[in-house]
Amino acid sequence: MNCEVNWLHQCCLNRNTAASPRQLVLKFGCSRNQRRCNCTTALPDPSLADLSPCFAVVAFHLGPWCPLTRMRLLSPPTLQPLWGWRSRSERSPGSPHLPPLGSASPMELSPAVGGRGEAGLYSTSRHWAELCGAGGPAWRAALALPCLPSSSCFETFETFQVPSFASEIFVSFQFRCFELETWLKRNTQQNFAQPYQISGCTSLIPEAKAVLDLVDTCPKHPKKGDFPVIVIEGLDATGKTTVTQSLKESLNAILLRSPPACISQWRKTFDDKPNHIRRAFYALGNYLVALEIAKASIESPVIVDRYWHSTAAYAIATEISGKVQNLPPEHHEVYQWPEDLLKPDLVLLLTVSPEERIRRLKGRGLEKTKEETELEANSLFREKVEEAYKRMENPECQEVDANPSREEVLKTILQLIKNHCSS
Ligand SMILES: Nc1ncnc2c1ncn2[C@@H]1O[C@H](COP(=O)(O)OP(=O)(O)OP(=O)(O)O)[C@@H](O)[C@H]1O
Ligand SMILES: Nc1ccn([C@@H]2O[C@H](COP(=O)(O)O)[C@@H](O)[C@H]2O)c(=O)n1
Repeated sequence: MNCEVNWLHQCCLNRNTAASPRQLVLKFGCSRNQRRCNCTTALPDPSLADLSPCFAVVAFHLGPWCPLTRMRLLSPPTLQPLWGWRSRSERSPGSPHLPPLGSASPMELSPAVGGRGEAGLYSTSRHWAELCGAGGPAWRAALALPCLPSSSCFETFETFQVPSFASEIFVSFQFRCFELETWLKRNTQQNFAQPYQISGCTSLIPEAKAVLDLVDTCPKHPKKGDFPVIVIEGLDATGKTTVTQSLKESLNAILLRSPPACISQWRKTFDDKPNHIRRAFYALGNYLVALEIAKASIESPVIVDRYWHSTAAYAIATEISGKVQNLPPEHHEVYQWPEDLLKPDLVLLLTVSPEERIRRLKGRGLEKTKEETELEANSLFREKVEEAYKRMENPECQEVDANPSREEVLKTILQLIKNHCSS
């Protein structure tokens, strides 16, 4: 199937942003299998086993080699102190960088409570691995579990006791700590060298089939025509729509956007899915818009509103928790353009000051998406997206100061296009 390339890139992003390749497998295998295999028997509400976008944080009391004895879900206002772990004896024998219970900063918590649950689960699983590695008599730990965002699931969990569920989840966590990859391969026949494929979730997300049917019709490596292809990138409200429209008129160009119109009807559906599925959808959108670019660039210049750099920059910023410094180093594989995706001639990154961006967001007055709300609230996330954009390579993003007036920004961009594409 043609779309496998997409999942390879999807996987590549995850693999490279993870601390080690083994942890990629851990995250990919576990977050899916965990929900479906380990949690279905345990969770009273079967829909909790579905691919749901948010995670709840649960507290565990357990011995190092015995099943869980008790599990309690805390309601959202009390989630904050749970991030981290401590020994029952209140000693802290593990890694010093793990925050003790009660000292988590809101930033570290945001992956777990802010809807970016995949990241929450992943970083917690790393904490867990270190915790088990540290050994010791008895431990209390915090862990993110998939959950529905409705309040009813919190109530359902409040009194939930774990005996039947305990050994299973405990076993899986021990494997996580030690040889999870090997164990999963042996016991589930899963080949983790294979990328995650959206076809695996068509029964859960019927729209996935329609998307895949479209991809099946794609030629594999579409070639660009002779006219220049210019991509406009940037955070929301930096002026992409405004400037792409003006460029279209000034250059008599064809204006395209990623994801393309042919899949935009499913965008809302995938926006509500967990990050890795949502991202897969956008990755796919880039390959579909590449076909449109190939055709259009035979006839006239092409302007593209967002393309691969958007998918990669947002994905990297979502996967990496904490500071901007935690991003993979410059020239890392995650910042490279996918080999099999049609390359544009020029990528321009619009940047505006945070104050100007907020002014524009307010002026625009549209309903905000979940991600836009996150971007507005979380300046660190915004910084990470922008920094990831700036680290992209081959083609790199050329930064454009988009703070000035519409006319001035357009003039600057036209000049850049002239300089870059006139040869
Ligand atoms: N140079 C500019 N100066 C002042 N206002 C601007 C400028 N460019 C765009 N705007 C205004 O800012 C708002 C956001 O612009 P626009 O919709 O073009 O951004 P965008 O990057 O396409 O956003 P999104 O990614 O969320 O679709 C709009 O109200 C637009 O009219
Ligand atoms: N090629 C793309 C395009 C978009 N995204 C994701 O969608 C978000 C918002 O896009 P807007 O068109 O509404 O500005 C964006 O923040 C990305 O998360 C993407 O991943 N790849």
